[in-house]
Amino acid sequence: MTTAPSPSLRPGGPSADRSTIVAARATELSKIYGRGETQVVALDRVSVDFRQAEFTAIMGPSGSGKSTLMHCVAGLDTFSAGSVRIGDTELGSLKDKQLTKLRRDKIGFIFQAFNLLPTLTALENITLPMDIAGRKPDKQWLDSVIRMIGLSDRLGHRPSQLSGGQQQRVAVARALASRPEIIFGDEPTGNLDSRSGAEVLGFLRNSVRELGQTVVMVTHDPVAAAYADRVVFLADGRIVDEVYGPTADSVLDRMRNLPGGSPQTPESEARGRTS
Ligand SMILES: Nc1ncnc2c1ncn2[C@@H]1O[C@H](COP(=O)(O)OP(=O)(O)OP(=O)(O)O)[C@@H](O)[C@H]1O
Repeated sequence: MTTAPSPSLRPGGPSADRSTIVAARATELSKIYGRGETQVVALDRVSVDFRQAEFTAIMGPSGSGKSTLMHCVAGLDTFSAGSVRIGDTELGSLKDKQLTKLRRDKIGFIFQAFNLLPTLTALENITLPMDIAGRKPDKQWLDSVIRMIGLSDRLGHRPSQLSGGQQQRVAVARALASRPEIIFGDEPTGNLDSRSGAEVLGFLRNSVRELGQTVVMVTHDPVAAAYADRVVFLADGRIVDEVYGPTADSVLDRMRNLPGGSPQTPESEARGRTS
């Protein structure tokens, strides 16, 4: 499990100032797989806002629809009904090419696998998406991102010369570099040991606090979720709960009371694999 955030850095809870600008919004979003007897309702009329400069964690039992929600809101998957907005743009109205451009220009992704190119240096990996898009990075912004990831002395190293946590920090910097409207992370610390996980989560949180970035992260880990400003809980394809200023304990408590279940901690997952 990831190392807990230090209490002094925790967000202020329900009374803390929150942005009212919506970076992404799902309205009555449904996603149905298959039909007839094999039909699965993965999302059932989900409405949720992700506000600018807020760090949201999405949690819920296995199969509750977390990845589906993230993929639909991030324009990586189609939906069956409802609508999704990134900034002012309705995704449903976009053609494939426009959707690809929107993903490239407005959205950053961080996955469990770091997906860095082994032959490029850390810095080249960070600027690669913009190089491909033919865009020049905003130098001041890039400098702030690089200063924040704390890898200034390793920018010329290749991924194999960096630890797992450092590689994932490079991947986070790559997602941040183009200053996207919103960053989505799918279990971004799932492959890291607790110390490296804490480094990456601390860095993500700083990007929200110091740079005003918007971050949405799917996680199974209550300690990772405690780095967020807010946790949204899914069960059976619906949003069933929400908590601001989470702690690992408050998240665990809520998870225990969800339909379908207790959270998957690394320990319980390991038990599942071996039983
Ligand atoms: N391509 C697909 N075809 C059919 N059913 C699918 C497909 N993808 C997901 N599902 C189903 O949709 C539901 C939601 O899946 P989803 O992967 O979003 O859940 P999750 O909460 O992310 O799960 P986990 O925590 O195990 O990753 C599940 O019942 C799943 O089996």
